Amino acid sequence: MKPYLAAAIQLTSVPDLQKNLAQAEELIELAVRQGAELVGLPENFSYMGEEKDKLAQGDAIALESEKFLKKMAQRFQITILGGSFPVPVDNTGKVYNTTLLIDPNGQELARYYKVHLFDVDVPDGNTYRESSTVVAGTQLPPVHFSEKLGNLGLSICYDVRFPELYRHLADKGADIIFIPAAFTAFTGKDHWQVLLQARAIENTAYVIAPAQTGNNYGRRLTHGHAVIIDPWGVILADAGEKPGIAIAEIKPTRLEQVRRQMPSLQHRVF
Ligand SMILES: O=C(O)CNC(=O)[C@H](CS)NC(=O)CCC(=O)C(=O)O
Repeated sequence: MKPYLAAAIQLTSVPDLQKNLAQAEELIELAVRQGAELVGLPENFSYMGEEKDKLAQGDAIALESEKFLKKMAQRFQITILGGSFPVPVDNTGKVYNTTLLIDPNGQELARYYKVHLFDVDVPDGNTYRESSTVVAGTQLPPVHFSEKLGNLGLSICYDVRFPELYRHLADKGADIIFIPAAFTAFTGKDHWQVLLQARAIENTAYVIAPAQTGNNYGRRLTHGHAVIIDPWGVILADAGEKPGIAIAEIKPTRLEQVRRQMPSLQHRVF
C-alpha cells in the first residue's frame, strides 16, 4: 500500500436517474482532477424518490447504475464504490439495497446487500419503512484485499449504528471502511459524526463516508457532511452541506502509527 488520495462524493440525488448520473459524473471528474484514485458515491446515488417510483423503475436504475460505475472506473482509471442503488430481487417485487466496488478495468471487486433496514419513526414526524420495498441481505459485508489501496470494507448507512458489523470488518483486516449514506437531517445533526468517528476510532481504520445532502424529494431532507476520517478519529475532510467532495490522503504510515500508539484491536477480550 502506498499513500493516495480518496474522495467521498456528496450529492442531492432526486427522482431523476439521468440527472443524478450527470451530477455524479461532474463530481467524480472534479475528484479525479484533484488526484483521487479511490472514489465513493453515497447511498442511493442514482435515485432518491418515493419508494413506489423507485420500485417501478427498479430494473432501469439497477442496469444504468452498474453500467455507469464501470464506465466511470474505466474512463478515469479509478476504483469506485457505488454507495448504493436498488437491485430487484426475483419474485419479491422488492430490491436489495446494494453497494458495488469496481476496479479501474471495470471489473466487480465486491458487492454487499444492506443487512440493517431503516424501519424507524423519526421524532420529526417522518416515518421510514425501508423493509416495505427492500429485502434485507443475510451475509456480513466483504473486505476486498488490495495491495495498492489497502483492505477495503463495505457497509451502508444505517449499518453504522451496529458496531458488531464493523468489528467483523476489522477482524477481516479492513484498513479503510466505506459508510455511504443518506442520513436524515434530523438524526444526522446529533448522530452522524459521532457514530462515524466511533467506528474509525474503535477499529483504528480510515472511514470514507459519502453522503446525500439537502432536499431530495417531498419532505426528505438529508444531512450532508460527507467526510473522510483517519484511524485516530480526526476528520480530514468534510464536504459541508452543498453537493461537492471531501478529499483526503490515505496513508499507510498513519495507519501503522495509530495502531502502534493505540493497540486496542490487540487487547480484545471478547
Ligand atoms: O429514503 C430514501 O429515499 C432512500 N433510503 C435511504 O435513504 C436509507 C433507507 S430509508 N436511509 C437510511 O438508512 C437512513 C439512516 C439514518 O438516517 C439513521 O440511521 O439515522
